[in-house]
Amino acid sequence: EFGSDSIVPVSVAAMKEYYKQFDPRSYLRYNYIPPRADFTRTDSIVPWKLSCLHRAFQEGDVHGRTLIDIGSGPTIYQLLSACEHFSNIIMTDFLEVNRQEIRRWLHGEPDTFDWTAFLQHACELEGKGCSWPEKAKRLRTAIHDVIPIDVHSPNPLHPYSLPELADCLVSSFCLEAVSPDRTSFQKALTNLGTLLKPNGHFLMIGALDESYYQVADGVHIPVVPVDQEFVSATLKSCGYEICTFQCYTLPQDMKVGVDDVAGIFFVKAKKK
Ligand SMILES: Nc1ncnc2c1ncn2[C@@H]1O[C@@H](CSCCNC[C@@H]2Cc3ccc([N+](=O)[O-])cc3CN2)[C@@H](O)[C@H]1O
Repeated sequence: EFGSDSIVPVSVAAMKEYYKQFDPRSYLRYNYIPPRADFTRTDSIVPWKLSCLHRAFQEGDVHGRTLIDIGSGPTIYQLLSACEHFSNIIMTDFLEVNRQEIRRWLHGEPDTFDWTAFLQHACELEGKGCSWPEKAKRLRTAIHDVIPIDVHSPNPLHPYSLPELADCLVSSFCLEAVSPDRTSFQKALTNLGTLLKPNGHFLMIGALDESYYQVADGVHIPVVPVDQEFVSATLKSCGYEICTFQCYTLPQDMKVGVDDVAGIFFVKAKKK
């Protein structure tokens, strides 16, 4: 007997049905304002994520021309460090509403989400005295495309054909939130591997032990709970070596009722 709010996804098709209810503005409101995005707190989630990404690129071994952001959603923060090291960034998402949200920000349209504090924080991390408008301009210049993706397809970007494989993949909170089970998570990771050059890097951020999240008022999407052991083992079984694996445990006041996330992981992996 399942609890009233437990959700039992049965297939990839069922997950795609759930995503028809995804509301970008609600999603941004739930996850990208304080306390989860509070730059005055060292224990807030977004500053932790931005510092992981900053460090990953600062090590100097992640570089090249093409970077693909997998399942971008309606957010751009995940590329604030990447845009200093890659000139050809391709953003992707399953939903047109999310691709549209990103395009509106890229075109500087009014009434888009305010990423200023995120841009300012990234400039502070880099310590090169750049201003947030300069950072925004650099990010907009590096993002060359916003295209559809389905990680459950053996050819995830079909019908778009990549002129060259990516030197780096970035993905934030996608695989665990779009896969009905762990087998499907692993298969999606295998599909994504076809987009990445050998010796290319995969920088993944994800939720630990999450079983659902809210995408609009009263609409919950199921998530396959994953932990460090499963994510590491799956990356290794897909031909990656783990360079870095970092975990963040949510303080009680970061649990704001929009999901049951226990922690966040950041993994930097290299494709053999
Ligand atoms: N088949 C598919 N292939 C590729 N992308 C797909 C597919 N289906 C849906 N998508 C696309 O992937 C989705 C990515 S957003 C998924 C949200 N993940 C869970 C959410 C995130 C989050 C954020 C921040 C924090 N925090 O603590 O700060 C916690 C959490 C935990 N809850 C969405 O853009 C959808 O449009």
